[in-house]
Amino acid sequence: MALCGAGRLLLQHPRNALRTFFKHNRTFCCSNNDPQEEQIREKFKLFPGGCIDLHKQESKIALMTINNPTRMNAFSGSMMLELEERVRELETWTEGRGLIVKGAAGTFCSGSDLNAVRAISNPQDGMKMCMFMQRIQTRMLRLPLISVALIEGKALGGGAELTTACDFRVMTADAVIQFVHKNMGLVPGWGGSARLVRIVGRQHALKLLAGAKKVDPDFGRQIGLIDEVLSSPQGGGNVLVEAEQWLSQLTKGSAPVIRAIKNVVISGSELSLEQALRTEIDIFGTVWGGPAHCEALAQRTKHK
Ligand SMILES: CC[C@@H](C(=O)O)C(=O)SCCNC(=O)CCNC(=O)[C@H](O)C(C)(C)COP(=O)(O)OP(=O)(O)OC[C@H]1O[C@@H](n2cnc3c(N)ncnc32)[C@H](O)[C@@H]1OP(=O)(O)O
Repeated sequence: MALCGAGRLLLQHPRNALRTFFKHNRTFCCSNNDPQEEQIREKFKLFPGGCIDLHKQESKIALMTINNPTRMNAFSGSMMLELEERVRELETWTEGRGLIVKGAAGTFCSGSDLNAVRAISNPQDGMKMCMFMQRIQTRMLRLPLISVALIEGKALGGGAELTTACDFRVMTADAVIQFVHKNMGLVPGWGGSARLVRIVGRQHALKLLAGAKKVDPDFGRQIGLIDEVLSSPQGGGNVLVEAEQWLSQLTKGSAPVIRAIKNVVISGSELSLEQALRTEIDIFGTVWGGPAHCEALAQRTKHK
């Protein structure tokens, strides 16, 4: 088999491609010994309240719940620290296939806890909080899991940004996503600006940000921000069941293959063509001849 330049390069230096990809990744892996990060972590601890629950289910779909209902699931300082811990847990969950991110008590998330925000409104602390949350949400989007934000009620400000840190978004008929940052004299800082442009394109992103426009399910579908509108009502017991059924269409089959698919899509969307091609071959090499491949070859596979 004649190998293209990239393939030949890869065979000569097989780990360069993955090293390239994960080096690219590492810029966002939290640097625990960064004094700046330690400082903001200590400050976050001054603002307790709520929690980030994580349930790794038998189905290998994890359920992450933003849980601070008395504050419409706003992120307290301690919840920002817990989000980091949960993402780290998911990064090492090797048999995982999917992730659903939802809010408690029938609403998604109303962004930062404004009480905490008022106390860290100086530029230095604001930047550190922003960098911290941006890094965590970038790592979340890069998890080798297929992720979906289940949006009920309100997803406002940083909560709207959090929806874009998932691969997909599904919402109940009465839910609203709103990037309220402009009304706060801000721009999104948790990575929501960069991700929104890549999801809906430049002009729709401008409308949502400069207009602080409320996104209902119909408009969300129209601009490609929303992937499914659930028939179950907000707070209804079936909302989660429906979201899991929706996600299961993408997470059936071999976990290593699903994780490899997510990884090739990440590298294809984030790296240069040359690097992405090298990474693709390297990831291909992790599933070629693997259990799922051998099982498929042993059967007369007919694709429906
Ligand atoms: C990078 C972005 C990031 C940042 O800049 O750090 C941000 O996200 S800034 C925050 C952006 N979010 C908001 O501005 C949302 C503010 N909240 C609301 O607009 C409304 O509360 C609501 C979410 C639309 C819900 O309204 P409603 O149904 O009328 O309920 P209440 O307003 O009575 O809220 C119930 C309860 O929850 C408290 N709450 C709600 N959101 C927050 C929040 N972000 N921070 C702290 N507390 C919040 C609200 O104060 C009520 O508490 P009590 O008054 O004690 O009952």
